[in-house]
Amino acid sequence: MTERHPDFEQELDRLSFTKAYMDHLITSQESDQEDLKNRQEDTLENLTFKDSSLRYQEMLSHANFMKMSNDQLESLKHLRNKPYFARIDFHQKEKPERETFYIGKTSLFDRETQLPIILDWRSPLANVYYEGRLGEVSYEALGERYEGEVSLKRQYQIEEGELCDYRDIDLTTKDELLQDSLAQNSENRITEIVSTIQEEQNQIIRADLRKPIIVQGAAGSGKTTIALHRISYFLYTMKDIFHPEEMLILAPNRLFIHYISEVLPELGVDKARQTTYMDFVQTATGIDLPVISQHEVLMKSVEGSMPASQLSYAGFKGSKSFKRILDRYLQRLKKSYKVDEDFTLCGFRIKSAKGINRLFFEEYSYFPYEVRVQKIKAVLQSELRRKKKQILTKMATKYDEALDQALYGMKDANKRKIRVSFLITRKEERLKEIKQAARTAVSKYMKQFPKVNVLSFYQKLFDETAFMSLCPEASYDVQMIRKETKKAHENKKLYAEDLAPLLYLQTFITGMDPDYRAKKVVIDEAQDYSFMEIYSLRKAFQTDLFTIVGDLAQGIYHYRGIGNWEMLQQEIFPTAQYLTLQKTYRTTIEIMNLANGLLDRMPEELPKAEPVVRHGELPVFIERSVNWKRRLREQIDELQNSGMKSFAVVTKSKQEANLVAEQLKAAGLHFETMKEDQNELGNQVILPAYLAKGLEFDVVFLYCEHQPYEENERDIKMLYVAMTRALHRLYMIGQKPEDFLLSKTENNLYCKV
Ligand SMILES: Nc1ncnc2c1ncn2[C@@H]1O[C@H](COP(=O)(O)OP(=O)(O)OP(=O)(O)O)[C@@H](O)[C@H]1O
Repeated sequence: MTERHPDFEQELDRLSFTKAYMDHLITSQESDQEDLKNRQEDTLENLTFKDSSLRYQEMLSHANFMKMSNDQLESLKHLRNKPYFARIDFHQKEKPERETFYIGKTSLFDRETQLPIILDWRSPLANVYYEGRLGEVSYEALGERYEGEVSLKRQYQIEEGELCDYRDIDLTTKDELLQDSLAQNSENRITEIVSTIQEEQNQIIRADLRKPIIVQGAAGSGKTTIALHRISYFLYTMKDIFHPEEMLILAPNRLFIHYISEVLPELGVDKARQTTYMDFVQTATGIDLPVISQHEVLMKSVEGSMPASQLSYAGFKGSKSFKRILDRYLQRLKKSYKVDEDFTLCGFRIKSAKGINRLFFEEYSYFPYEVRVQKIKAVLQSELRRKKKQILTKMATKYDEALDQALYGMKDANKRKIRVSFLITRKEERLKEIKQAARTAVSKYMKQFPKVNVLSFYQKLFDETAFMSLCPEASYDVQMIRKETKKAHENKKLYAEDLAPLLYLQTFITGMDPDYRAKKVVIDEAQDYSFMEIYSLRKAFQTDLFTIVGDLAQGIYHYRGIGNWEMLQQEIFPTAQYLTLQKTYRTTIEIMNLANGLLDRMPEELPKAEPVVRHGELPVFIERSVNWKRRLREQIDELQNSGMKSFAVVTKSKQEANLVAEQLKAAGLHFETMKEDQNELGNQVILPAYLAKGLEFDVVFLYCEHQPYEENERDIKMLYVAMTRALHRLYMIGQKPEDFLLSKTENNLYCKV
């Protein structure tokens, strides 16, 4: 403890002052709220049905204000438990003396002096805390550069509003602080990193917000955490332009969304939309056919119930080659919007076909086809309205002139009478005719434009004639893909790989409903996305503001996912900044050494994780002998006694997960089997490796019974994912070490019990 530190009393005073100030704010906010509530009740009482909408508006704005201050109040109360986590002493060059700034999760200003009591961690000056060392520093704010000297960086441990400890950061203690945080169990991890964000991570959070970034980060290097902090930083910095609802976070599954949802309110980004690619496309396109997910396909391939060739089918539909076919198909559709006939009204030309085509193919070329059609319709309607009057006047004048001629030019009274009456009747008929035709002219004309339903348009692509005419060079495999897809469509099913093309076609044909548009997109586990999936998102949102994070070593959907980041940079985001995270914060050196060994088995070189210095126990191999369940129970008891909270049994397949679930249940061990759409993550769970992606547990038990890991890309990566989920301990339960690809060379990397 630091009780004897010379600044201790001063620090206690500072904390008391901050809390007292917060208490004062809380009390005054509460009384403001009471006032507002009373005013609201008064308004409501005196409201009658005769009241103007102004009174209702007044009520509404009271309600909104109450909600706002209620949110502020809650956040203030929450903040009071830990008002700040760090301090910097900074002497800015132009200023006469050194200033002290306390850094917390949100800022707090003295209402009278407007001076900061707490500085937000996302503020420009707080960057100095994360970046560089003590001494000369500089930072930028609102385009200005400030220079100065940092003489102190101090970190606080405050719990329930009480100061427990603090330490000054220099080169040696920086790691100590991080290690303290990493040694904690999984319960407190992800939410509390704001005080220990590392320099390489800070660079990603604060990388140019106007550019896309692609981050290759090793397992446990903080990709998810950092991506979320980047959104928080983005919203803070651009709060006047962007709103949380305009952010889209794409996660691998619902379980993962639940897992990250805890951290979002802390970062002020809970209103950002969080979904999976599959859910997003289904909602945005309104297509609700059942989808055969990539996870299902992976499991079938693991369980051996699907020929390996089918995996390559999925790869094709996610590829650039398939995009070319779609582009040709769209070109064909686009051509079908060309009109040959002029738009006329009773023989009068309102707009020429050439003019209409010019609108569609040139002037409106930035809009989706259907939007162009609607715009053309509006133009025709207004042209018609305008020209109808002229036509009616012209027509009336023509008949009036003829009448004049008849009246004054015809000498024979009888003939004149007949002619005049004919002209009057004809005039009326013609005018009526024109008025009637005008009512339906536009809608009749519009009928010649194609009516396109995105889903059926896509499905028709797989008709043999259509497909072969677009892709005459199709190989045998590609033809098989066509047949396979057609079969699924006939059975009213879609493959996951059909979703990106559907979104892509929708973008060109109807465009995206504004309700689903996003201005900034975060993609986690991006290595599992196909080219088409990312490309379709980029096209649909028409924005470059993407934060893409992933790890190629965890690309378990190798048959469809991105094989390298350069391709993404070259083909989709040419302005993207590429950054890497190599250090892993999740797991121990011992576990990481074993996991990294797996990557040596891969033919290509994969980025390895460098563990930050944190030692733990060697991973343990437990032979699945008669009494393994008893040993497991004893092990769990022991681990729980030593403070471990979350346990996961991770298997290679779903089948194996169900199998071990039954065995554990029979043995009286309570583990819950996790499903893809589950919203809760318990403390003792069983799940296949693909579902464990992105998650972490204090203790991981890898389990193999019928499906040992094999020496191939898919299995090596799955095993790597499974191993790197452990924060503190890793156990492998199987028949023999080889089930986990452990050969003699790895003997020193694990132990047997
Ligand atoms: N700077 C940090 N200080 C403290 N803890 C950190 C820091 N960075 C990351 N961590 C912790 O490391 C763990 C891994 O982080 P995260 O899940 O974001 O990594 P990831 O790269 O997305 O992992 P993976 O790809 O394996 O799913 C989390 O428990 C997180 O809280």
